[in-house]
Amino acid sequence: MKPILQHLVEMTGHRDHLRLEVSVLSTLQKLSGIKAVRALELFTDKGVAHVRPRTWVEEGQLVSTDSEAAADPRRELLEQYAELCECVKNQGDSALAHRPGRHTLWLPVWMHEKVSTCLEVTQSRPFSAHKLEVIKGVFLVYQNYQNLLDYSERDALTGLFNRKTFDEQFSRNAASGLSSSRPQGAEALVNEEVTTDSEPAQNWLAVVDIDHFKLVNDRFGHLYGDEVLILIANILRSSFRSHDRIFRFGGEEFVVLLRNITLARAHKVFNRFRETVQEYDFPQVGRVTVSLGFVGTSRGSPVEILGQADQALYYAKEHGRNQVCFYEDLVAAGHLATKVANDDVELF
Ligand SMILES: Nc1nc2c(ncn2[C@@H]2O[C@H](COP(=O)(O)OP(=O)(O)OP(=O)(O)O)[C@@H](O)[C@H]2O)c(=O)[nH]1
Repeated sequence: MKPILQHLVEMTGHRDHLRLEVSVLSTLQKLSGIKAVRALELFTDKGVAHVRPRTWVEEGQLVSTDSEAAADPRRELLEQYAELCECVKNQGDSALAHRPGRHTLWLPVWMHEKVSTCLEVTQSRPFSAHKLEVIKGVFLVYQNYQNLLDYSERDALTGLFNRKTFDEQFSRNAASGLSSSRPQGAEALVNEEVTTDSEPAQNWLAVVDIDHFKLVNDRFGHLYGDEVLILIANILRSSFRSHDRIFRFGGEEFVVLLRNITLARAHKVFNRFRETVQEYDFPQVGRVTVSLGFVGTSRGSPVEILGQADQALYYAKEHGRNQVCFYEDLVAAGHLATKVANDDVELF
């Protein structure tokens, strides 16, 4: 076995949450006497706390899923994990369960007083004090590193993912034909997207821009402008599912990556978000609206996809604002010309 320090070095070499998760589990799995390791995802569905395995060992290999948690058939109620449930309620840092021949340790990963991930380590004998100390040491390095990674990926004002994260995730995933961050190399990833509609589901990229935001700053000052940005970020967070991705792209511009839904639903979801903003009473400022342009992500390079969503957004801006425009509709109607790809342009 490699010295534990070597594992820690490898673990902290990752710049991706899921790979880091796989790496910490692989480190823990190699400790003597460990029977099983898993990373559990904790989430609420209709107000009820659930848990589902996100990374686990299958035929000796660590595999992960990035499917939507709420639709995962492996999901269970958190209350079925009595000790873990109690620990989460008390914001505890670990929980132990002893069953005949099966001793389980849970280590919730706390971030900003919230927990969405928990490591689970199982062995047949009770954990010795020394073993617990080693596991918790590895876990703390992992948790600190997860927090650092998270901090570097986010925009300080809104807490959304920043432009750098978009560039890294979107260009990488588009290059590999995939749609979200996932580990590569020896570890496999189980992809279990399902759709019940007859129309094919796919991924969509939208660029969202606040209308006349300069006026908000000019009339009410930058502090109120900042508050509008924070509140719109909150509306964005509550308008999309947990496995969609939202980025603050620049000043008053946001990007949404909507995963695995039909065109009709994408229209619906984007318009619902636009209407929520339109109806929101922003303190002091009153009413604010947003424009949105979107396009499918299955064709074209990241630069082209982003450019097309931008073209649709600017069409929305030039034709009345406070609306959602779909790039392909605009092209089909002759409102936009498709741009010839310019491979020399490198935005990422
Ligand atoms: N308060 C605040 N304002 C910002 C921030 N980043 C960019 N802005 C402002 O956002 C405004 C963007 O204005 P414009 O690009 O002219 O567009 P607009 O007024 O929104 O008009 P349209 O997009 O055409 O509807 C500028 O006034 C920027 O100063 C920020 O972090 N906080």
